[in-house]
Amino acid sequence: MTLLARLTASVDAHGPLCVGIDPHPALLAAWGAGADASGLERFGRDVVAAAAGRVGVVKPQVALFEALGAAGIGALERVLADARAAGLVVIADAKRGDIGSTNRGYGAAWLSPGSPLEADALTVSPYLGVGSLEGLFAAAEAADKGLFVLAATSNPEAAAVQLARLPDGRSIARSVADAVAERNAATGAGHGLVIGATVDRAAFGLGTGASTMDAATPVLAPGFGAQGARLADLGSLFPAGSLVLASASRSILQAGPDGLASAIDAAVGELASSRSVG
Ligand SMILES: O=C(O)c1cc(=O)[nH]c(=O)n1[C@@H]1O[C@H](COP(=O)(O)O)[C@@H](O)[C@H]1O
Repeated sequence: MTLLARLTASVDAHGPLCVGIDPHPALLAAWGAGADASGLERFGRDVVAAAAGRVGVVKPQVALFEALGAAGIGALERVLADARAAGLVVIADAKRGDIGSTNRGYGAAWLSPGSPLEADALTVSPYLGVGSLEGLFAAAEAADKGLFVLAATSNPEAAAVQLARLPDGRSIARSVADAVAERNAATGAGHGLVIGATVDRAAFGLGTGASTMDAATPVLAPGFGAQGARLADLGSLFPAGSLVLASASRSILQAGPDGLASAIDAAVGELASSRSVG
């Protein structure tokens, strides 16, 4: 099954919530989990266990595992194995992107079937040029996986680069979105875009009616909760008919291991009411 089909089925079954797995040191302390690899592993595996059956998609934040070196990566491998076994769609949030020959290494690590770090999708940065991602696009397509390409990110500093204009008048963000839509049209793949929920999409040329805001190009939308966007506003933030994954990490994880399942249920409920009124 293609990633697009899996995401569509997952959103139909569970709604659009993507639960972030971000083991920040402060959260580990609040959970009573150690700041070492076994604490990260416990945290990540508890989140997967609570997410399974409640949502369809999880997004481990690779940086926070990488912080511990090899031991942290080992913990991440076991979290990924749990998530795969639970049938969750896993977006590895590693924001990779380098020159083409180097990207092949990233593709082998994150998108090759059987790799210990295998995920269903990978976040990537196109700011070495979308063309530099060719090997990653190809690796994903060969395995029915996908890339989520940063277009308009949720952080305020992003505008300086992503709102800059090309000679043809398009924003850089818009040109990235167009390149991904062209790739999907040419290959039938379902690569996605990262568009922050905090972003004024119209300013980036990514407003309602844009060709990329349809169900063929999934959108990963972080920025809910801790960064200020409200899950209840999903229906007004993104057009009906778009395939948007509403991603939240700290706002859910702060519920702690005992409150996690109800926090996920509450977030799923908020999104459901948002879509029904949106
Ligand atoms: O690719 C991402 O997921 C991402 C893109 C973006 O534009 N903004 C953004 O916050 N993220 C990630 O989404 C998560 C947001 O975490 P919370 O703010 O705690 O919900 C972090 O793991 C970020 O690295």
